[in-house]
Amino acid sequence: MGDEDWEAEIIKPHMSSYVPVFEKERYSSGANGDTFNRTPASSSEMDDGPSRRDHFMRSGFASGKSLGNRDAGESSKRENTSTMGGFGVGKSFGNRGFSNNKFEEGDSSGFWRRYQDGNDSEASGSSRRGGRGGFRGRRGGFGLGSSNSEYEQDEGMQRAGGLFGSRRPTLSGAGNGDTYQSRSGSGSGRGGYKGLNEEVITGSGKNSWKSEAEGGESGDTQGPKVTYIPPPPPEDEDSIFAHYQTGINFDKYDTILVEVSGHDAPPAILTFEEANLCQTLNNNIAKAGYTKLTPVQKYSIPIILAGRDLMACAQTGSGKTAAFLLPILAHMMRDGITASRFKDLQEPECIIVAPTRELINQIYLEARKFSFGTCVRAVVIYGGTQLGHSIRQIVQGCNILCATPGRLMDIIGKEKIGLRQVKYLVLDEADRMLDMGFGPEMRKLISCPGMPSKEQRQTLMFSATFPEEIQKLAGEFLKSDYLFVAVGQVGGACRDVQQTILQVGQYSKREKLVEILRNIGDERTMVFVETKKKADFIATFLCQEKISTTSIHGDREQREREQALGDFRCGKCPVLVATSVAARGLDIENVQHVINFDLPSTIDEYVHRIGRTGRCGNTGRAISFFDPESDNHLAQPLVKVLSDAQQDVPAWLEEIAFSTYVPGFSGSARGNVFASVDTRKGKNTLNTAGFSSSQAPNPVDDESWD
Ligand SMILES: Nc1ncnc2c1ncn2[C@@H]1O[C@H](COP(=O)(O)OP(=O)(O)OP(=O)(O)O)[C@@H](O)[C@H]1O
Repeated sequence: MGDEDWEAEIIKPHMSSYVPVFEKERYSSGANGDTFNRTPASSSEMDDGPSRRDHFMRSGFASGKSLGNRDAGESSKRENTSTMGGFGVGKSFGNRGFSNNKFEEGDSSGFWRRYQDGNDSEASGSSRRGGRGGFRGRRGGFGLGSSNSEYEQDEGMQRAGGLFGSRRPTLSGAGNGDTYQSRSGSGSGRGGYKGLNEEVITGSGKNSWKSEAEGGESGDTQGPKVTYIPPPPPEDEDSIFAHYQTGINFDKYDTILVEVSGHDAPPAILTFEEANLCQTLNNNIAKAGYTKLTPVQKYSIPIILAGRDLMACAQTGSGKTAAFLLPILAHMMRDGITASRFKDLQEPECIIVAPTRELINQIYLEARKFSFGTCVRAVVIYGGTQLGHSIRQIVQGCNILCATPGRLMDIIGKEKIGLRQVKYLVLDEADRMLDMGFGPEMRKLISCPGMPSKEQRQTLMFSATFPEEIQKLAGEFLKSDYLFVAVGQVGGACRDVQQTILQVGQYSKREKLVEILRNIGDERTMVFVETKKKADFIATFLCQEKISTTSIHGDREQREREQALGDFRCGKCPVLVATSVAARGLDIENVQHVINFDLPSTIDEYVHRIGRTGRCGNTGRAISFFDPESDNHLAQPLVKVLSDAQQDVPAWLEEIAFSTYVPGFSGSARGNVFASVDTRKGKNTLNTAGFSSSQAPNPVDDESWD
């Protein structure tokens, strides 16, 4: 993992009024009349909350895939789904018409070269670790002031103290003359930059469970003050229950094979009625537009209602959030939870953690929706916002605490949250929460004083991917008799996403991107790139090409991240350039395309990224640029993912996959499989030699998550 996690919220100075270059352009260029079209429905959606829109399936996007020999019978769902052989199960691998771009290595405009140069220099260890010199540097001079009120103190200030001690003054970042200059650069703010393999520094000794915030509290008043207070969530019922339509393939979910392993699994339910939920919950489910359970809900809800620990793996966009929220809420209602009152120390019954701020906020909104009209109060806290605001939300009452790990540990360290009453601990994107980045923090969480032991609490883990080695780590958190639910192939891509892999050399990528985006028109598209800097660069470039674009990545202020997401959601900016910070969990209506401008370094990440489209039975399209200079290691797992999802596999990709094939390869520091079954069953037979995110740091992932 790269400089993920804590960095953005710890030492990023507040910068409220900045308008990124590309947005300025958009607003001031007056070019909106031509290719800068805005989606007409968008502004009203923004003003009035998301509207229920017809999900029109564009003709070119019909996947046209046959589900082949999937058995639709309920009875067969408990059979082992081990149908993943070597390459090309049930597929032929002809090259079916994908364009095969040739490299145009010579295509490097001055613009691009300058970027490349900048990129190179940042990649060098010293500049990376030294606080992001180079062209960054707009953030000098930010608030070193201290706060009087404990509630006013921002997390960055507290956490950036002694324990993150390598803060440096503003480095060289004068630069800024370039049009592509990153607004997110961080002269002083990014001192103490956590380099690629640096661990998050945490406390030690007897207070090691406490947050690093404590170090800062003890006197270091250096650092920026995060003052951002996110807007309150909508109060009106229509907005709370706003949802998008399920797609034409929703019913096909029923044909996906499901495997439950572990002892004494309760039987699946087929309808919401069978779950026997209370009337208020049923009303909320109806208002949310849910009429039918998805497979992961059919199996997980009874398991959770039975009090069992669960590790559940189901494809992206298939309703995992409701699969844990509904039974937890049902239990809380059954147990007669009383409205939590204003108290200085709150003791939530449920803690939900997720790796990114936007995702945890989304989960919170779902919790709020399903708990509507009950006395259960959900609260969300995440980094990049004013710590005092988080505390104020909590002290008003908190039954379900949705949190990113960094903010959670800070709040626990401040003794605003007690853990004694925790009955449910949910790790969403659990493989991510347990890997090298967040794993240590999660371990700290479960060993915090007061946290009930795993025997005393119910622990639930959900993800679309679950590498073997992470499953093994999960045992530390789960009771030994936990159940494992696998919907379809663990780690497999959603079949409603039509996947296309194009061979594109790095110097041809921009041109190809523009060509594709021009063909796409106004349809909502997420463009994934590998680094924060590149996200800024590509977003700027697209705006110069008069394609209305915004960006989200870990160097942007939280306010800007939320604004970007809002602009994308409502269609104001139909193109969102993103780093891996947006790869997981985000459920955005009507995302019709995902473009991997850069392929990620792991196949799991690929599966999550393309899962931003094709959600909830809707169809979507993913186009990935495969650069043989850098992506060959992905050829093999890509072939596997494509063939398992019954997608066309380009012949050239197959060739690369075979030429790089390592027989019997079953592991390395990078992990070994992308798709496995319940590891308790012993060595799985489904290995490919793919790479999973697993434990290994991603060598180029410089994203901030938490
Ligand atoms: N039973 C259902 N009926 C209709 N819509 C549903 C149902 N369950 C979930 N949804 C909707 O499907 C969408 C995707 O759900 P959700 O975000 O929970 O997926 P997920 O499996 O967690 O995806 P990811 O792996 O990307 O995190 C959401 O908009 C959600 O409201």
